Amino acid sequence: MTPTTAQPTSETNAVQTILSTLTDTHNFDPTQIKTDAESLEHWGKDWTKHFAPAAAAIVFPKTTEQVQTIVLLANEHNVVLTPSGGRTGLSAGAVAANGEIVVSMDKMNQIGQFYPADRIVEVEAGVVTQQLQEFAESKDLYYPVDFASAGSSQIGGNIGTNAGGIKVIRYGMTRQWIMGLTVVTGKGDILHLNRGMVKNATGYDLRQLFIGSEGTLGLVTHAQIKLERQPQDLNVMVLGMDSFNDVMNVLYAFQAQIDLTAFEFFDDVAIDKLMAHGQVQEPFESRTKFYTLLEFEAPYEPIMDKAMAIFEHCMEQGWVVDGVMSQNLTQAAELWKLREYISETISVFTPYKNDVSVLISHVPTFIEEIDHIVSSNYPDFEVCWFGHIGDGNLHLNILKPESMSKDDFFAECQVVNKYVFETVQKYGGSVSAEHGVGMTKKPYLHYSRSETEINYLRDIKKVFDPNNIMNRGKIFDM
Ligand SMILES: O=C(O)CC[C@@H](O)C(=O)O
Ligand SMILES: [Zn+2]
Repeated sequence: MTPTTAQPTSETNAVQTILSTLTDTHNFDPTQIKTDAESLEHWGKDWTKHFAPAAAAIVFPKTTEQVQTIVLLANEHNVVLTPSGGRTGLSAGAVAANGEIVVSMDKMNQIGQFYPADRIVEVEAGVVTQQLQEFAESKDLYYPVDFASAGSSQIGGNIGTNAGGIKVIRYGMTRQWIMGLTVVTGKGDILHLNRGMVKNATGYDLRQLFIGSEGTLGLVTHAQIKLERQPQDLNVMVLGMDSFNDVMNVLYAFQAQIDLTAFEFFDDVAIDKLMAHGQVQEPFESRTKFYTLLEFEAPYEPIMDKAMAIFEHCMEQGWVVDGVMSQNLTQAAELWKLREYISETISVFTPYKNDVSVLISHVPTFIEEIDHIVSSNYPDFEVCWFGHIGDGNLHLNILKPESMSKDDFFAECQVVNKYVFETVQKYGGSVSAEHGVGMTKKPYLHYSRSETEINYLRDIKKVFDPNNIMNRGKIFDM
């Protein structure tokens, strides 16, 4: 645990000057600034458990112009800003650990104009993912980026991390759905990027730079989001297998013939913890080593016939030991809980998290090597595997033994990181597939990005944020 650092007086003074300028000169009302201990703790951190929050203040702008005012003052007084959305991130991208002013988008949560012919809706950055999903539904449309934290994550944060989730295999990451952005750069300029257009061949697309930049270039205040037609007649299957190779065989078999909307996997440790938690039902009478959850649209009889034929083929081959299929949407939702509840269920074990990806073609050998590293280095730790295997994205969670201190546990896990990330590097993979870099993966960025490439990233940051006031210390150090 990083200790809370006391603020040097000059920094404290600078923060105080900014706060009083916001109220005295720029009409920020009392609800727009918080400095009480409880708020500093609440808005100063995300779901990451490694760092202690130490924010200096929280501000809640209501407009893009107010965000601009905050950024200009932060530049003038050399105070660092930490952008804050729903704070559901797992890489400490939204943790204010060094006396930063947190800029929360909680008061910019309105859904704006809807353009039916374009299937685009304008939203403020603080709109919650589920709020957007429900809006889309009210227009008989669909916002397909989905994950367990959709009830609290905000669109601005999703954009900052290019969030993925459980439907990427079919619909891609957040990037695919962002048609335009309004941003305030670290310099304090307001930019309207792409403005919703499908076709716009006018040079560099700066919108793409802001997506996934974790608030290090500026703050996103508005976004134009594309919506999709609603999926029809979704069916969910949960299948049990005894080996990882069988998981892959089943993926190839289904993908060859059916457009899957999800292909997720988890292991027996995950099932064990889920059952102990008691919120979901055991899918089969006997446990298997691995489970996959796959989902597909079947609006026509022949698709369902095809799915059943593939399932039977997988059983005949001995790849699948047991299986269950939803008969209606309620059952489908119940089956989804088996996958969606894992992260929260295991959070009580203070897991050490990895979120890695490689090409799907490399997954079988990659996982074999990682499994070897993990079982030889962590003989006494419980290891839980799950993830978006259809995207080549694996979540590897090492669970802390109850008797061990958090510091000792994380220190021990960090020793093994080297071997895990060397393997990721060997396969040309990513040390952070969908959770971002933040502070937790910053020391390991060079396993996925060359030093030359990181220097280009630094140069880009200098253009947008010359004084390094935007989310300083996240992704890389300057
Ligand atoms: O907790 C994790 O490691 C992953 C969280 C999330 O990305 C998921 O896929 O459930
Ligand atoms: Zn995930």
